[in-house]
Amino acid sequence: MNGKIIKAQKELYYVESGNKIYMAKARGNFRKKGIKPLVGDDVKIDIQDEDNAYITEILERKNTIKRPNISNVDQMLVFITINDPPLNLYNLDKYLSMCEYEHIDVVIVLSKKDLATSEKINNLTDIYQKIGYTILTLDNYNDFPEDIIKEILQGKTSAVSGASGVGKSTFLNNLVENNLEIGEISEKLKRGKNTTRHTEIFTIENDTYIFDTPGFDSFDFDFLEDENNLNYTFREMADSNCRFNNCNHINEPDCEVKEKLANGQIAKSRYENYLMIFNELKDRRENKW
Ligand SMILES: Nc1nc2c(ncn2[C@@H]2O[C@H](COP(=O)(O)OP(=O)(O)OP(=O)(O)O)[C@@H](O)[C@H]2O)c(=O)[nH]1
Ligand SMILES: [Zn+2]
Repeated sequence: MNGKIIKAQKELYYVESGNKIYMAKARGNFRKKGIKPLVGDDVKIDIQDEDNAYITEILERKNTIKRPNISNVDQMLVFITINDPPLNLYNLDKYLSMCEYEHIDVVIVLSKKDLATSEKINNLTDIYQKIGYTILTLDNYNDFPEDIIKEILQGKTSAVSGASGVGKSTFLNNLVENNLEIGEISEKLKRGKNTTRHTEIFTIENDTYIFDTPGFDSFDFDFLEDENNLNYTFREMADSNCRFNNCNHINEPDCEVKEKLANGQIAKSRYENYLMIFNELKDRRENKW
């Protein structure tokens, strides 16, 4: 039988399979290779009885994230606010770059819209929609667009990320406790909830999952080692017609990115953050820290 690990407690894994949950231990030969099952893993299990099973195989992972250590994230909901906490576009652009690199779809969630002027919201929305990102604007208390959220989550495994205080937990509570009808399975898990923090996935409906633990609040950029690959992770620069096809868009002649920057087609903030990350990566590579 195939299943998905939806919760881990030490060496015990909760595996959802065919609308049931099994408590499973690892027994496959992946253990000899030092591979540990992760929440999010799709696995093969050997069912022992109504409640118990063994994990015999971990199916190939689409990706893994380190903090928290989870796998198979299709989509990241990247939370930001304009005020409280103040917007940090550098962090946002870094997240976005990382998600491009890991092939994780992104939805930018602009939360606490009640605390921002519509002018600021529109300016921001403009920059990111223009380069193809979906931005969802919400107020967790007074404007929680359930149907749109459900549509965004449909059929995918999502995770949330963003700085402390941007409203991630409130959002997840809204989803899991009040609004969306959640499956029986999540209900069953909730009853067993204790105070220790462990990563869990909630089943919203068939094939629709969301991790309850925020991903990488403060990650470093150890996944991208060569600054010369950064240009591929900024959407508006990725397919440029520069004179050199490995153009980094910094000092090269006949650079389309710099032309677009000059005539306002590429946002100044995006380009500046690109440069900052580029220099950081270069520094790191040259000084090997
Ligand atoms: N005005 C307003 N306040 C909100 C909104 N969403 C959350 N808050 C408040 O903002 C504070 C932080 O919200 P959390 O949901 O705990 O934020 P978080 O991102 O989970 O923070 P960490 O757990 O530190 O990562 C709380 O006091 C919430 O009540 C919103 O849409 N509008
Ligand atoms: Zn260029």
